[in-house]
Amino acid sequence: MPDFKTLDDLNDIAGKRVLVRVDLNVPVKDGKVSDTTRIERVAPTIQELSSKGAKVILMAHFGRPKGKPDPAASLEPIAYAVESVLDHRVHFAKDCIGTPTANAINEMAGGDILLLENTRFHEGEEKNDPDFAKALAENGDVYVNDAFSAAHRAHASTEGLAHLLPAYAGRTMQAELEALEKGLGKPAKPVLAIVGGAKVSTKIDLLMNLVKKVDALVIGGGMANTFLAARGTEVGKSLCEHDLAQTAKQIMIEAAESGCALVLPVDGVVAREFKAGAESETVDIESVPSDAMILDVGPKSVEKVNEWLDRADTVVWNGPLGAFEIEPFDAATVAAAKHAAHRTIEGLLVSVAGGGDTVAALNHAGVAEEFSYVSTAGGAFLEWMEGKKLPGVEALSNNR
Ligand SMILES: Nc1ncnc2c1ncn2[C@@H]1O[C@H](COP(=O)(O)OP(=O)(O)O)[C@@H](O)[C@H]1O
Ligand SMILES: O=C(OP(=O)(O)O)[C@H](O)COP(=O)(O)O
Repeated sequence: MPDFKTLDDLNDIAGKRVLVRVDLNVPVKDGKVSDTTRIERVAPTIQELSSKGAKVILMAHFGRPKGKPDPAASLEPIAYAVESVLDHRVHFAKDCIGTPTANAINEMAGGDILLLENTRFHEGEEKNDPDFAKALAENGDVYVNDAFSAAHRAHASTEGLAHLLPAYAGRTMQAELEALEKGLGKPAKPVLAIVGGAKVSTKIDLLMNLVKKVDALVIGGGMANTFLAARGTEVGKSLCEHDLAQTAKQIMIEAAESGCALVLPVDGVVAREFKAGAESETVDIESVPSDAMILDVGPKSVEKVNEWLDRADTVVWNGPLGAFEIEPFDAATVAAAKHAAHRTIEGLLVSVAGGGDTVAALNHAGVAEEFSYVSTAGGAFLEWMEGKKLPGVEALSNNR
């Protein structure tokens, strides 16, 4: 376990300004938070600090607004969901730095909770700019990082701040690392990884190391399309990062050299539109029409995934196999999740899954409770699995 200070080391905080980094990058459907797991997981830290009389100032990001304000990425609607989970008033500040925000903080009473607007509305956040980190630090006496799922980002609010203020790990940060160490510190082999989802460019690189650590890697979701295209399969209008073809090819070579079976879809569910009720059909993966999108892996592919789940003793899963938010493109994710859950209940599989949307997908399938462990983190959890040091965790450890 990393050697960092926790809330147990944080005393006499009544009236103190505690800057708490949380991950509120939650799934939203039709303007409403559709899965509150990440909020529920950070609630204990917020409640503990508030009940001890601290002024609790929440910092978070939402989406990828590219360093400038974007109303579509505002955290204001999320504040209501946080309020509802905590059953405690949550105030909102329209910027994460600046004089109006400092004034709002000065007016807080001990125990109050204030959520600051998206830190990624400032370029300095993702650049980990020292001046921006300093501006954030001016609003606090103490820093608590409870955003394990963003700990793989060396950003001002996840890394920089830990060097400027006395820094502590929140309860979720602590619990996630303990649970992952317990469940996956020495994973029972064979180990199967399932990686899907849509964050292709930010996750593809980590597959290079992951194939050296696992016995088989199933690639589904949007991630699969980049691999399919790289080997020359027509993917039509599917989500696909053609400029990453070389990386995908390299990963396929690395997998073969490491003895890791790389499992790609053999069929897909395709549609011309991504909306509820859109006409869809199942096709062989080599017959995707040029004007269609692959929005889920097909039933034959699910059979293959389930066969691999039957062979595995441990599965680690990040990223849904399809665009599960809209039926029928949830079918493969739901079927594989149910199969993994069933084998877990039978005591035949250790199943660890993570990621904001992955957790939502498991909840949608009704099996999140049956998995051995469900992490709030996707990319961070996979990077931890790779054996990488997470900047957000490292910075806390260096603050000891
Ligand atoms: N074939 C696909 N085409 C487009 N989007 C997809 C496809 N498969 C999965 N997705 C999308 O991937 C998203 C989740 O990806 P990602 O953010 O990487 O997962 P997580 O949040 O669990 O880490 C979901 O919104 C889902 O709709
Ligand atoms: O949702 C997140 O990661 P995840 O999709 O890997 O679970 C985190 O909030 C990090 O977001 P980012 O990948 O935009 O840096």
